[in-house]
Amino acid sequence: MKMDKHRRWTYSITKLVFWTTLFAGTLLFICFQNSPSSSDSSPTVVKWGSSNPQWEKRVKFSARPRTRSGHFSVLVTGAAGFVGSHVSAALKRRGDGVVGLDNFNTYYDPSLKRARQKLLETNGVFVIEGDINDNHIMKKLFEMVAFTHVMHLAAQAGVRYAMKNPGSYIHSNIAGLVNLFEACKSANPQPAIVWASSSSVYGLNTKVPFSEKDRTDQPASLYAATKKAGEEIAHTYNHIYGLSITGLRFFTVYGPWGRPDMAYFFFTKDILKGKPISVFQGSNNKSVARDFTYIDDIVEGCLGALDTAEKSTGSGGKKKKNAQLRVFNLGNTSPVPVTKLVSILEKLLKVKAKRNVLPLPRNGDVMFTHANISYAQKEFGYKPTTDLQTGLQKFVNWYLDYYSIGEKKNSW
Ligand SMILES: O=C(O)[C@H]1O[C@H](OP(=O)(O)OP(=O)(O)OC[C@H]2O[C@@H](n3ccc(=O)[nH]c3=O)[C@H](O)[C@@H]2O)[C@H](O)[C@@H](O)[C@@H]1O
Repeated sequence: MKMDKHRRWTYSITKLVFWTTLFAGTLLFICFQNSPSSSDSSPTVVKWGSSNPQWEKRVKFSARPRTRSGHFSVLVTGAAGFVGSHVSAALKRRGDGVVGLDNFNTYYDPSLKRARQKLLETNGVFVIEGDINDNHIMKKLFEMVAFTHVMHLAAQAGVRYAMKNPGSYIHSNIAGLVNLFEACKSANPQPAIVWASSSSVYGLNTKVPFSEKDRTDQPASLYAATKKAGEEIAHTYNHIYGLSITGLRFFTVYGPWGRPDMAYFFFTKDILKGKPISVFQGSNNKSVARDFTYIDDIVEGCLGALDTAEKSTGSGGKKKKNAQLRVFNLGNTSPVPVTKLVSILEKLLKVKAKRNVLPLPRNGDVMFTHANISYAQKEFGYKPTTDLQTGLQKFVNWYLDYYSIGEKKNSW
């Protein structure tokens, strides 16, 4: 009898040990499977200092608006970029809280991005080095700050570069955009989003001036196709999750602190160096023209879009009612031939350009762009005021100052 009891007791203990070991083993296996691999824990996680209280303090301080009522708290992606840095500075000036995010990639000279970052930081805008594709940082930012708005300007820009590096367009303009929308959809409260689309979505459209109602299903470059895809993805996130989303179709933005990959910028550089420039031309000697738009006008448009953006309507991954979904042209309404752009630069730089006139290559460029801006005008009073001559004068002043004197300019 005693022996029997002992055997039963030993059996129960063995059973307990067996099941406990099995349970612990399974638990360990699951944990191991789900833990981030060394390649997942990207260097950006370390860079933005997730475990650093000083870093969190800086983010929260930068996000704080001057007053709680009437001011926004805005996350600006691509804040060290051309448009991003100008918009961030303008928001800060008027009292909004701004946190910048930028991956500082090497598509063009990152030292220019660092100079913009430095200038922003002296103006009270903290720009974090991080990628919109990094889930950790996106989640962390929305956990730390109840952003009212996101100004999404991080993207792979440039029309012609898409033939060299198509993957970077998919990575930033499609995957990155989706990641950003995912973070916004899960945020509580959900922010309203304003983001940069492009005039290039009009592609081969010939009806002028380009209106938001015109067809945009004939993109001429992969860049344009990713921006158009972005507009469709925006529709989906608005429809399912109630995100308030406004897309802005920028028309060839130029000005001080601009992008060195754009024609007006590298034409200036090459003309000053006495190097030849390629000026593209259509068939039958037809000039190629762009609706060049000055940066300050674009900034006004961005602020107008943010100010009229309605709140998102979702929470917990569900929408409560329909949310706002808009697309606006932000252009200058007066296209200028590229040949004229070169003549203006020659006059301002007091140097004759060595022009190589070449047929427009089949690399995604379109013959002309021309914005109809009546919708933006009606909704938020958008009215560009800077003509190309005046805007280029400001650009050239900045360029000579920034590159010749060797010291970085301390104002916008
Ligand atoms: O409007 C837009 O949405 C787009 O504007 C610009 O694209 P693009 O108009 O092609 O601007 P540039 O690359 O500066 O070219 C301006 C003009 O100069 C011409 N060009 C460019 C390069 C060159 O060597 N020669 C030349 O004649 C182009 O054909 C074009 O007509 C930006 O680069 C895009 O990121 C932006 O999305």
